[in-house]
Amino acid sequence: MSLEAIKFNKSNPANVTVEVLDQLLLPYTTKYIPIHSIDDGYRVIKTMQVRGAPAIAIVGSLSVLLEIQLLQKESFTKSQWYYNLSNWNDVRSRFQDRLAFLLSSRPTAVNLSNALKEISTTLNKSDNIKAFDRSLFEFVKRLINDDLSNNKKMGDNGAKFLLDTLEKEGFKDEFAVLTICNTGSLATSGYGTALGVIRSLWEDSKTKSYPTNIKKKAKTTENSQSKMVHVYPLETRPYNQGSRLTAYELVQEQIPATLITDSSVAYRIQTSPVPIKAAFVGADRIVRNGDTANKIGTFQLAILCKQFGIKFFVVAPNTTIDNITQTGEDIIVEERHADEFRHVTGTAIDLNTNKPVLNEKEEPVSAKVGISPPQINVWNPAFDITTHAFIDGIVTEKGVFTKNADGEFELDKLF
Ligand SMILES: CSC[C@H]1O[C@H](OP(=O)(O)O)[C@H](O)[C@@H]1O
Repeated sequence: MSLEAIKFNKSNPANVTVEVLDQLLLPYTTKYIPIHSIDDGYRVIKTMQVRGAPAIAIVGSLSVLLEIQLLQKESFTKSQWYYNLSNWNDVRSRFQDRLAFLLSSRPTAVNLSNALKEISTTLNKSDNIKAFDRSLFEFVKRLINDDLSNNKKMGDNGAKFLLDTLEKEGFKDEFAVLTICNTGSLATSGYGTALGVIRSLWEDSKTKSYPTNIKKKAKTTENSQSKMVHVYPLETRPYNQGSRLTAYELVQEQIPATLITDSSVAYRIQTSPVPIKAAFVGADRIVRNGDTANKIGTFQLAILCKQFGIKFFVVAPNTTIDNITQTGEDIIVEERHADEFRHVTGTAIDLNTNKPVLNEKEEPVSAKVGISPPQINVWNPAFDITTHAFIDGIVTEKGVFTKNADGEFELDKLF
């Protein structure tokens, strides 16, 4: 089982517990943080201890469930003053404010907004706190289960679509793929979106026994089918989801990969020992015409793919669809704090041994290093917008959507 970003213990539906993996400490430290309320949910999402559009929606929804269960514990209610528990309508009104607060944690990823809209509707329909608790428990359970099953479907849909496309083109060799940011088990309930496709491609490759030789120009013309033999994850500055998280998942599962800098993509495409045939990226928001908000760096990756004739796929479940917004021009792009760019946060490495510096408990020590003058202005958008002209396919659990003869996506089945 790949790494769990979220541990949800639902053995007692009336008293669930939630822990989330602190992704700021990966890859050297595996530490889980307990979540007890909406405040905790907001904090771990805002600080990006938990990140990834689907994971954000799941943790946000779980934090609402935890808060409603707190309001049924005398140990908590005897000291809280925010909710007037003698008046359900008042509780509901306060809860709507709390949902709006939670939504403000990260505005671009639509998954959280979609989930909180459903929770708000459930809240309005609930006659009392226990009814809301029960409905919310079922919603969150479904959200997690659907995310996991959808990721496996997307993985297989995307892998099959690429392999079939390559076969139609008569390509029967080994190939590599590119990916940016982290879209794996650390960004979802498991398996991942774009990284899920890569997992499915790797599972397919393992069924094809002909020799894999990445060092030399692959000689596999006698083979019946192409196979993915290597992954190039981009480090994904400035938060380094690629180098810290995706590389971690790939190493854990022994999927052959070479980490590359964001600035080396064109040169890597030009010099890769095996041809790079596709890029798979995640999404934080896909709008009606297919324009997609995703991690900063995605748009330029798409431009490079078009330049080199490499297929560019966005991989996302229906929970990432924004069926209201028409084009990418209307997507709000979150800007992160300048110091997240001026500083690099990681694990301290001993200059003599090249191993992690350990504290008195033998735990790796986190560290932050400055890499620019404190006074320099910084522009630090968390996302960019890839216009649909640069997207060859949108991989979903319902199949792979491609553009019509007019170069337009028809995504109505997803709305
Ligand atoms: C399946 S994760 C989708 C999306 O979320 C990531 O952003 P962040 O790490 O800032 O939460 C990245 O854009 C992924 O592609």
